[in-house]
Amino acid sequence: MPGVQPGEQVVLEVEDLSHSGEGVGRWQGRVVFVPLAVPGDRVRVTVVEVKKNYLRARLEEVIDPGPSRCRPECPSFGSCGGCHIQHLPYECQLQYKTGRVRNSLERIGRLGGIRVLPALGMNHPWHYRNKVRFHVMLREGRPALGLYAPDSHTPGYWVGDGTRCRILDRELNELALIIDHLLGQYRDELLQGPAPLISHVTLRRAVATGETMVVLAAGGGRPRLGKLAAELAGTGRVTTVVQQTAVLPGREPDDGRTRTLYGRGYITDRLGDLVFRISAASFYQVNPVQTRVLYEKVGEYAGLTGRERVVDAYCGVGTIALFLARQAREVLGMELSSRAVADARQNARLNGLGNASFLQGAVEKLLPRLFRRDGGPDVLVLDPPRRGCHRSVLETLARCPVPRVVYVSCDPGTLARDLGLLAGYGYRVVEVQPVDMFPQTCHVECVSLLERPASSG
Ligand SMILES: C[S@@+](CC[C@H](N)C(=O)[O-])C[C@H]1O[C@@H](n2cnc3c(N)ncnc32)[C@H](O)[C@@H]1O
Repeated sequence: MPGVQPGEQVVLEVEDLSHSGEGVGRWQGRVVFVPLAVPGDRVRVTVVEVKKNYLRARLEEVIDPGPSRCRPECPSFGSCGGCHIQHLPYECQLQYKTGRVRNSLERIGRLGGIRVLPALGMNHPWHYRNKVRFHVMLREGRPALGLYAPDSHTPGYWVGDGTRCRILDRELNELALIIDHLLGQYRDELLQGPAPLISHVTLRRAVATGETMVVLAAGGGRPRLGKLAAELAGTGRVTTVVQQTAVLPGREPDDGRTRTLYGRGYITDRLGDLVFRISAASFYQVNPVQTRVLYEKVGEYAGLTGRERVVDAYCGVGTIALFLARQAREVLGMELSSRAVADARQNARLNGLGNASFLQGAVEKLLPRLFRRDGGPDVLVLDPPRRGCHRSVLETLARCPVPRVVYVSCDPGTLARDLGLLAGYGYRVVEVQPVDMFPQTCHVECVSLLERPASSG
């Protein structure tokens, strides 16, 4: 654009919110992304990045606030990267998420006119998270717990400052303070040269039972970590402490790369009348209240009568599989993580559900094999990670039609891509239900029902 340079200040009206929760305005015909702005705001911004088709800008002043702007609950909002839309009232957050899902289906999946139901929200959208992963960073020469600032690898929130995270479970907030204090107390032992020995600390709480897990990510230093684990055990607040020895940024601890420092190495939670063992390396939904809502919707869409054969692909510790097993003839779970599969098998035993079994491996390998050997299921549940299904999984479903598919997704973009492909293979997208598993953030979970008429494709 002629003239516009980083550092220049402009005034604009914010019209929309982007998929990552940034305000979207226009200036001289070009889109401008403004973090922390909301629709209806008239703002003064500084341009920080100039691209061919858009600009990025920093909010300097809200000249006239939009009608939907509200005061964020947390004093760290804006500097901490954990929440994105605390400055929007919860009703508006839900509307935004419903719109975001519809928009992704239309734009990415080319699926116009799909029935997208209003997002199902929480009565109390605070302190819902049963899990947090803190970075251990140096602060005044000692290791300290914190979270990154938005879009950066620099600290945006320090546990030690005493601000309780508004979306984290209250007990985990208190435990985080204790651990931060211990990191300071053992500062010399917990440094490895100039860097912290521990790179991350993950806290997980089984909210129904109160059992709590601490995962310390550190390549080595077992005796020193053992001492820390003993201190944590002494607080009476911790059920188990696990060391994660291989640190993969942004990933769950890897199978085989964890060792137990204290306790049994897992925690046990209850969802409804089912119990679940969860190991450090296993995926588990982070919002227990909304997990019930999500799984009930999965059950409704599965429409089971007791005669069906169900496959739960990407099954984690077998939660959906076991919820459905009570209404199905048999359920088969498929999961890559061997720890999660071990948990799932144990969970089937714990709940006395002998009609559920589990296979370890990649869905893209296991599903075609199942179709070849035993034929397809009556109902298939897909709940892949954020990146969505491997293309070959969808191609398998093109060749081997399944009458009813329930697709659970935490990313509207990859969901839209995959539903678009399935629609091209003859599946009908009946309905999409967004569920707000992540209030105050831009993230949204969806459950979708697809049907494959026998004559189609
Ligand atoms: C979003 S989680 C869903 C877990 C479960 N349905 C639940 O509600 O707790 C996705 C799961 O897929 C697993 N996974 C990732 N890639 C996979 C693959 N290619 N094949 C099988 N499982 C995979 C992950 O380990 C994780 O447990």
